[in-house]
Amino acid sequence: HDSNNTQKVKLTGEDVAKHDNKDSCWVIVHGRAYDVTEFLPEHPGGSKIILKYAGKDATEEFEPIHPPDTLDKYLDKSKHLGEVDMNTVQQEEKEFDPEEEERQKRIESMPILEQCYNLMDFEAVARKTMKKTAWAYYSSGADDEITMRENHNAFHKIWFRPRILVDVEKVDFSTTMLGTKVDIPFYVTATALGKLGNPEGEVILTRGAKKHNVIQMIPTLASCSFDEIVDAAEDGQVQWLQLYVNKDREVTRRIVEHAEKRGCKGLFITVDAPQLGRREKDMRSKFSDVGSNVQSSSGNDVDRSQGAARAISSFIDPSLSWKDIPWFQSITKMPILLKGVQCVEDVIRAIEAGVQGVVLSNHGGRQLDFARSGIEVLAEVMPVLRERGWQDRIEIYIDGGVRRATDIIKAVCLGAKGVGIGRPFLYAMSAYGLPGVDRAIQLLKDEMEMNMRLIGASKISDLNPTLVDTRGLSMHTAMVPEDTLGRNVYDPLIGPKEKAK
Ligand SMILES: Cc1cc2c(cc1C)[n+](S(=O)(=O)[O-])c1c(=O)[nH]c(=O)nc-1n2C[C@H](O)[C@H](O)[C@H](O)COP(=O)(O)O
Repeated sequence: HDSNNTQKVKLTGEDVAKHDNKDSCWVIVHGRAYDVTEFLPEHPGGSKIILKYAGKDATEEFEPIHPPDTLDKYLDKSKHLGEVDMNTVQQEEKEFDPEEEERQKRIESMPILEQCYNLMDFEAVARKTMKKTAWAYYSSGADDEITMRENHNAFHKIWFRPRILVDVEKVDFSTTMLGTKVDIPFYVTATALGKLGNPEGEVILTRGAKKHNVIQMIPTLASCSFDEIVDAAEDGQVQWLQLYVNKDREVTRRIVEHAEKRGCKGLFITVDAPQLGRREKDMRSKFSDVGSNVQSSSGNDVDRSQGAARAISSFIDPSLSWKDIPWFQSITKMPILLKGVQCVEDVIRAIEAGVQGVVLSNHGGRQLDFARSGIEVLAEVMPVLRERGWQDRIEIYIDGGVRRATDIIKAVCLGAKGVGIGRPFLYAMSAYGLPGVDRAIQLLKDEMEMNMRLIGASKISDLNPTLVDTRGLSMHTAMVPEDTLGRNVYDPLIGPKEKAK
C-alpha cells in the first residue's frame, strides 16, 4: 500500500497461503483477503470451519451463510488486506463427489415447472434436487419432528360445513394485514439462509411477493443483506421485519431503527427461540461436510452443536422477557407483533402489553417438539377473546404446515387475519427460482378462488367459525404421522430430455 493506503500491488494466492494456521489465518472472500486470526475465537460458527479454509478461497462456504456486508460490518478495517489476484490462487481440486454427480442427474431429469400442481410438488422436487445441506436445513424439525408433522396434520382434523346457494359468481379474497391491502390472506414468512437453496437468496421471494401483492417478512438471519432485500422491493411494496433480539441491545436498536427508516411496516419479535431447537437432519448433514474433518483433527472437542442454525444464532438473547416490551415500544413506531406465541394466556398478556398482534406458531416445528400446531392454538384462543370482547384488539396470525388454500380458509374461519407460509416457497425457489415462487403463489390463488366458491363464501368477511367443524382438532394421534405427502405426490415424471427420445 502507498502512503494514502491505496493498494499498489494485488496480493497473490501464495501470499495468502502462507497464513494457513490458527496463529496467522488469512482467508479470501469475494476476491479480497482478510486477516481473521484474532476473530477465530469469536466466530459464532466456531474456529474450525474458518481454519478449514485458512490460506485459501472461502467464498463458496461463506456465501450462503453470511450477508455480503458481514465483513464490512464486523471485521475491523485493519484486517481487510486488499484485493487478491485470483489468477494466482490455486483453486481447490474438486474431489469427485458421487452424491453431487447423482444430484446433477436428478436435476437434468426433474419435472418441468408446469408439472407442479400444488405446494407439495415443490417439496417433492426440491427433496431430489437440492444440495443435501440445504434440504437438511430447510426440511428439518426439532427432535423427532412430531410437531413439524402435526402442523400439517392438524389441518386434516378440521372439516368444512359448506353453505349452498350463495351467489359466488364474484369471489374476492383480498384482505388487509396491519393496514396493508393484500391479494390473499397469507404472507411469505421469515426463513433463514435463503442462499443455501438458491444463490440469489431472499431477493427471489421479494420479487415473487411483489408480483402477487403479498407481504414478505424479512428474516434477521437472511443470506442477503437487509438492504439488498429492501432494495429488491418495488415502490409501494410492503415488507415486515422478523427480529431475533440480540444480547447487545444497541445492535438490536440499530437494526430496528434502520428497518423503520427503510419503510418496514411491521416488527415481528421472535419469542419462541431463546435457544434454537435441535434439528438433527441439519446436524447430520453438517457433520458430513464439516464435522468429519473437524472430528478427525480435533478429537472430542468437536463442535457438538447442530449445523448451520446454531452457528448463526449464538447472539440471540435468552433473557428476553415481557419487561422488554416497553423498550421496543419506545424505539419504534412500527406495529409490534410477537411471533411464536403458543397459548391463550400469552395472547392475553400480549394484548395487555399493548402489542399490535401475535403469530401463533411453533417455528415450523423447529423448536419445542410436542408444541401444539398454530391452528390448534388459534381454536383455543379465539373463543376466549370473543368471550371478553377482545377479538378485534389485536391481529392474530398463525403459521406452520400451511400447504393448501383450504388451510388458509380454515385459519381465517377460526379468526386469523392471515397465515405465514415458509418451506413451500423455499422449495419452489430452490427448485425453480422466481418462476417457481410465482407459480406456487398463483396455485394458492387458484385454489383459494375455487375453495371459497365451494364453501359458499364470496369474500373474506363471509368466512366464520360456523363453516368449520373442529371437534377432532385436539385429538393427537400417538403415533408419528407418516408425512408421505411430500414423498409420493408427484410421479417420477419424465423430464424434458427423455420426452425428446
Ligand atoms: C423452514 C424454516 C423456518 C424458519 C427458519 C428457517 C427455516 C429453513 N428460521 S430459523 O433458521 O431460525 O429456524 C427462522 C428464523 O430465522 N426466524 C424466525 O422467526 N422463524 C424461522 N423459521 C420459522 C418460520 O418463520 C415459520 O414459523 C415456519 O417456517 C412456518 O412453517 P412452514 O415452514 O411449515 O410453513
